[in-house]
Amino acid sequence: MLTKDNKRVVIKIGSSSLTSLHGEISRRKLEKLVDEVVRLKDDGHEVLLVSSGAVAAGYRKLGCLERPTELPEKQAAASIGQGLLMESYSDLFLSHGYMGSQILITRGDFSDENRYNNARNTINVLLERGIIPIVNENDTITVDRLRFGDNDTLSAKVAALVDADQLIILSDIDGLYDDDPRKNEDAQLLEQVREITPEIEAAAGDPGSSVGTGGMKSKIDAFKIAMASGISSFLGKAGVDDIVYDAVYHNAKGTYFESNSEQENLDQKKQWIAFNSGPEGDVTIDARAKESIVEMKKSLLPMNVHNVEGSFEKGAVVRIHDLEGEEIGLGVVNYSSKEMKDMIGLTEPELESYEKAAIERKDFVCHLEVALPVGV
Ligand SMILES: Nc1ncnc2c1ncn2[C@@H]1O[C@H](COP(=O)(O)OP(=O)(O)O)[C@@H](O)[C@H]1O
Ligand SMILES: N[C@@H](CCC(=O)OP(=O)(O)O)C(=O)O
Repeated sequence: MLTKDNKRVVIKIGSSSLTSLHGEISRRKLEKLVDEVVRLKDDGHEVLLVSSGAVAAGYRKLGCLERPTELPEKQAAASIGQGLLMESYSDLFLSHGYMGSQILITRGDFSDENRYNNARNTINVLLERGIIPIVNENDTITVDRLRFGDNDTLSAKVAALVDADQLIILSDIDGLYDDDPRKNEDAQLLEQVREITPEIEAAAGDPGSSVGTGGMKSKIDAFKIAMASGISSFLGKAGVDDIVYDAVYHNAKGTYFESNSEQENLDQKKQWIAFNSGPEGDVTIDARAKESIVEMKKSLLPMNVHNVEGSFEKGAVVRIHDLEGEEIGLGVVNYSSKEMKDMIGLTEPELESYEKAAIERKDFVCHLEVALPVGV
């Protein structure tokens, strides 16, 4: 059981921070990370690692001279590298008296609400029993269009899943700068970020190394997810002495992202709708319905459904648009697409058989209330 001084911390470490220049896993870098995790565990914190490095650790053993770009080769490399990575983590944690466990996740595991809840229950058991779950994307079997693709957003989704207190992302740079430091040598480190502004988004560039995949853009998406879920985050440079340990105690150099306390944090159900569900259709509503659902926080009634596109069942998540086509949010439908198409244009007496709202307000996430990263 956590005391009030102990935190549940999710730490994400990228490929470039775990491997040597030749792309092999660097035992020294792993040892350094493990030592810090062990200190946090000794202090009573719960720690979950999201570790990249499977492809980077495996591609040379597959016989490739450079990190492969074709999906089947990347997947084959991950199949070799993931095992090596876990072996090293397990040995190192065991030598300190701690147990690591492997969790491989695909996007499909999170878009299905039952599997999402199941993952939470499993990880909670591990954390509560003192184990250190080590999460990576299940690279070997995931087809391209169903991939998270980068572990930055995966780490934020995992942090939200387990209701973490802090997300620490380690990279090859010592924090977020107000401009891409590779292009602007006068770029300044931002020590505290309370809101991801359009300027911050514009300043975030692609990956800095040949082994990384996410770049600063995917890290910004990750911090948005964490902020909307009420989780504080930190971005700092992997390998700096005590960086992880100090970040937990707010003593490390880097960028701290604090969630906006005035903004309502998404509950678990809304987090799933917003970040994981994968919308299956589109519903258009008129101006009065928009005012009612967005400003008056009412449910969407069957009489306000203007148009329906796609094929979905009751319980699916859909995008909701206004008459101008602007997406205003995401919501869970109480009817199938066929039933919703049938209700369009019916009079009030004819709609009486539809007793439930089309979308309950509690199952609606409004883009005005939470700035959602697009398409993650
Ligand atoms: N605004 C920015 N602030 C900091 N780094 C940035 C920014 N824009 C682009 N970058 C680049 O993003 C890189 C970090 O992303 P990435 O290479 O994916 O790291 P990792 O492999 O650690 O996940 C940095 O090395 C830096 O060159
Ligand atoms: N899942 C992949 C890593 C994907 C990824 O996001 O890598 P990185 O940009 O280094 O954090 C792997 O283990 O190789």
